Amino acid sequence: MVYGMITIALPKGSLEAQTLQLFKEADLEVRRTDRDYNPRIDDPRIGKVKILRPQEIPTYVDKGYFDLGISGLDWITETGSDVVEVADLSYSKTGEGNVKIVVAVHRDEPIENVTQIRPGSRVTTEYPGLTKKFFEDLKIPVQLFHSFGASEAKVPDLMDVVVDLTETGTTLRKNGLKIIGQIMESHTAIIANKASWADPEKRREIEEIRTLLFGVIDARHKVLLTMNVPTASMEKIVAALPAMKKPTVSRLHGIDYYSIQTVVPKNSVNGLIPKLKKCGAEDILEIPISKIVP
Ligand SMILES: Nc1ncnc2c1ncn2[C@@H]1O[C@H](COP(=O)(O)OP(=O)(O)OP(=O)(O)O)[C@@H](O)[C@H]1O
Ligand SMILES: O=P(O)(O)OC[C@H]1O[C@H](OP(=O)(O)OP(=O)(O)O)[C@H](O)[C@@H]1O
Ligand SMILES: [Mg+2]
Repeated sequence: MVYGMITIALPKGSLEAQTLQLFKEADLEVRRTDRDYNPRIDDPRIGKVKILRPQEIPTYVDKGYFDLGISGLDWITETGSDVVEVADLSYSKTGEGNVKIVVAVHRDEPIENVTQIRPGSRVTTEYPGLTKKFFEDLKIPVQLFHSFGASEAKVPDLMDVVVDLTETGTTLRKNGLKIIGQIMESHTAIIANKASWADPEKRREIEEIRTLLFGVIDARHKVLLTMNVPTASMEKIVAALPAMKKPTVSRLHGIDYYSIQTVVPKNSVNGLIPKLKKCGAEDILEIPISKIVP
């Protein structure tokens, strides 16, 4: 099979650790030494790999410098990049799920929502595009100040309002700020250049890489359980198993036992194992799963 050698831009910073871990678990390990921004992935489908700031990745993918990139929806929107969102990945800096781009002021401000922001207020943000449009839509003229980080530190003594990303809310809270509005939710995304996505060979490779990454994400919350069960206990055991999919059952040779294996949610397994034991299951094995591809 002829491969098109996909080029990929991976994010430095908040998304870096989770992204590199995901690729490693997908057997697409990003091989790099510290400070090396040109790593490699030993897979025949993948060519050039670069580590870049996520703020820049959507633009480079849009312009065709890379076939694929991983960044946040906030930076895809802020840069107005015209890319294909190949998949929504479920991780952020410290965990899973979405992050929010919010509007915040000091907690002592007598303001409870964005419509009460005074005209001419000084607004600090890493997202000038999103923020400008937000206040234009509100018809509140404000003074925009581009921030290069630590935005929450600037309110109230340097700035009146901050527009910034929040995941856990810790930074806002520790700096005495309160949220009075939300501009958007953001999630981590795999994005593709439109021409690459339209190219049949590159499309196939992109979808194969997506399948491998999702195989890991889907497997993270599940485990494989196997056990030996006396025939007399079969119905009780099968009734105790989650109905996700019918378990695989095979007869053991020479004794009146069955072997059962099934995939169960990881967060249920510590409650399930004692229950299965009580129903007569023996030799219960809990086996981690690397990938699940439905
Ligand atoms: N907790 C988080 N903080 C910041 N960005 C996050 C977080 N979780 C996910 N992201 C996503 O990561 C991208 C921001 O990456 P970036 O590395 O610039 O964040 P950062 O925290 O400012 O990084 P750094 O710590 O290097 O300043 C955005 O697309 C954002 O949606
Ligand atoms: O809601 P939280 O879980 O507190 O996370 C959100 C904070 O984390 C990031 O800051 P970062 O640590 O990157 O510092 P920076 O603002 O200087 O980039 C982001 O810019 C927010 O400030
Ligand atoms: Mg930052």
